[in-house]
Amino acid sequence: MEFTSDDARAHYDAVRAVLDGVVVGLDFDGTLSPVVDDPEAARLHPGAPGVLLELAEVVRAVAVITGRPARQAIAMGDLDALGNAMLDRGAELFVFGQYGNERWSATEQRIRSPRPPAGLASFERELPAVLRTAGAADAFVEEKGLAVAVHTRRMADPAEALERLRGPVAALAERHHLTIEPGRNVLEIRSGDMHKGQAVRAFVAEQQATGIVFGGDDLGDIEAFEAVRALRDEGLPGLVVCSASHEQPDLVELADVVVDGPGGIVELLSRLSFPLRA
Ligand SMILES: O=P(O)(O)OC[C@H]1O[C@H](O[C@H]2O[C@H](CO)[C@@H](O)[C@H](O)[C@H]2O)[C@H](O)[C@@H](O)[C@@H]1O
Repeated sequence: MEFTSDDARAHYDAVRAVLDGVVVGLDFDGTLSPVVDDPEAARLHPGAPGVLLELAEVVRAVAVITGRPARQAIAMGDLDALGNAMLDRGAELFVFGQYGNERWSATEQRIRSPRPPAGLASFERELPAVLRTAGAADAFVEEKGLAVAVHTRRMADPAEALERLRGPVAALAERHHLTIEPGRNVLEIRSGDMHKGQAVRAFVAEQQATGIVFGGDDLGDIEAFEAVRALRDEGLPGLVVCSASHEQPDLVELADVVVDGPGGIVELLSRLSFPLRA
């Protein structure tokens, strides 16, 4: 793990000094789960369950804050069982799905979700024709209930296909008053009403947290990074962690700590909690 500045190390120390009241927010894909070609094949890094259990002994609460539907993240990460085990160790596990639009906790065991945004059904109906016209009929379309993700990772040239699709998909999204969120070989189309920054702020407020750690890897995490930095300006100890990849280098300059993908996240979380557990 690498601190990006002397201030960054001070932020790490400030968070550790108040760890029992700290909340930890973690993105799923690319942060807790290594990126794979098939979105349905994603699973937690093998070290993640163990380190989250360790963390549960020393922090107030942990949230998986993801673009995935909550139901899917819970199933892929076996978060139901993990949440129960974390409760036994003293910390609540939350899942804020679809960029904070959905909410699940280990205590409540149910997902609260809004209705799909107006315009999404029409967008989905018109999308295949737009993909065909753009020569990308083989893009993988993931229907998420509150959003749609168009994936290019399994196409011949994923980066080129993403650029080719960006304009036409954005135009269709705009016609239906939806927002487009680019990510790692993906374009997500959803309502612009919510983002991970709002989810982070709500999490901190409801838990009356004494500090916040957030880890993410992609453009959809930027608002969460910004929220942690803004909260810090307001006096709350905070640490921004980038799960770095060659696919998305832009987040490094916004982070305090840069780690090497999900394996690095596991290592950082273990270090964060270790002397206190001991
Ligand atoms: O907020 P996140 O937890 O990072 O979720 C963002 C999107 O991640 C998923 O796509 C990404 O991961 C896939 C599996 O590793 C990968 O194949 C794809 O290229 C990535 O973009 C997921 O499919 C989306 O629904 C999430 O919103």
